[in-house]
Amino acid sequence: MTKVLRVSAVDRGFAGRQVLKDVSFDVTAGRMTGFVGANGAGKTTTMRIILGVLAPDSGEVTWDGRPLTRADRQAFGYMPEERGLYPKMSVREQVVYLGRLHGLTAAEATRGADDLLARVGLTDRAEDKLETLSLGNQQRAQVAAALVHDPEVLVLDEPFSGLDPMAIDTVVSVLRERARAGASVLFSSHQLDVVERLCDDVVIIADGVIRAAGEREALRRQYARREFELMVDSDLGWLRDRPETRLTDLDGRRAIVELEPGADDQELLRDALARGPVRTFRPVVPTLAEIFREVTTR
Ligand SMILES: Nc1ncnc2c1ncn2[C@@H]1O[C@H](COP(=O)(O)OP(=O)(O)OP(=O)(O)O)[C@@H](O)[C@H]1O
Repeated sequence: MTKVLRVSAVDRGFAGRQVLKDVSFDVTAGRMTGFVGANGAGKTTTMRIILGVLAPDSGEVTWDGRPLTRADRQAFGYMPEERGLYPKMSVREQVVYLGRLHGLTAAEATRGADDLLARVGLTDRAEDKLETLSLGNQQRAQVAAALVHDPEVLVLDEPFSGLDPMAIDTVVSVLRERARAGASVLFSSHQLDVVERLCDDVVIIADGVIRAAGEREALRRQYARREFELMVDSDLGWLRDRPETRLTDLDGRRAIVELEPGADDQELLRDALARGPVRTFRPVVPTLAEIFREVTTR
């Protein structure tokens, strides 16, 4: 059976203000779960509760069907919001050190560190002190540090913030590889384009409430309107007068139309074909940013 990290009905407040309200979602082994929300929505608080740094007021976090133990949590790979590597240590030293803390032998930790530093493009900086690295390179070192012991569960708070597009791709490929090998990966981000590219599952939080959660593609289908893109060789002005059809966008030979519930999309296609060749006819799938806007503003 696939293992699941499950956040169940978690509530948490600070000084009488509730910041997490009945938060529930799953992080499934072998999948990348993107956790998205605006500043202050509750992502870090949720991750801290998963990691056991904070206790929930009520609710629980389970792993493979049972409450998380301290040993489970110690085996997790994590990247806290406040980061926390040692500025005076060399990059290599600290990744090896963290590997040793997680029970690797010196040889395993060294091999793991060298491997990861190569993957994230830091081999040339391995002997330099962390404090001499740019913020983006420090971030890459953080990723290596979180992964060195090959954890089964990864909890990463904003692992892409401050990374340039090339570095994002590098980190994305390392994380994907871990997920493919069976790890459960939960990462928060406010970069919706990155989450869209990377995640299998999405959890959207706003004001401490989960607004949508599930498989990315299922959410896209769920939030799809009956919108279609149509491209033809001649002017599409006739769409203005077509019944059951609302024009969202018209640019000569290309249009986005929304059909009323029950209206037949194939009939629209036939109408278009009757007027000449049709070059494109496809449903418009909402982007994660559109879904995010819809669920967080309602
Ligand atoms: N220790 C604390 N004491 C009081 N309030 C807190 C504490 N930690 C978090 N909060 C509040 O809880 C809310 C959620 O914060 P949290 O850091 O979880 O959000 P976030 O989604 O991670 O935001 P960001 O993207 O800005 O990091 C915020 O309103 C924050 O001010």
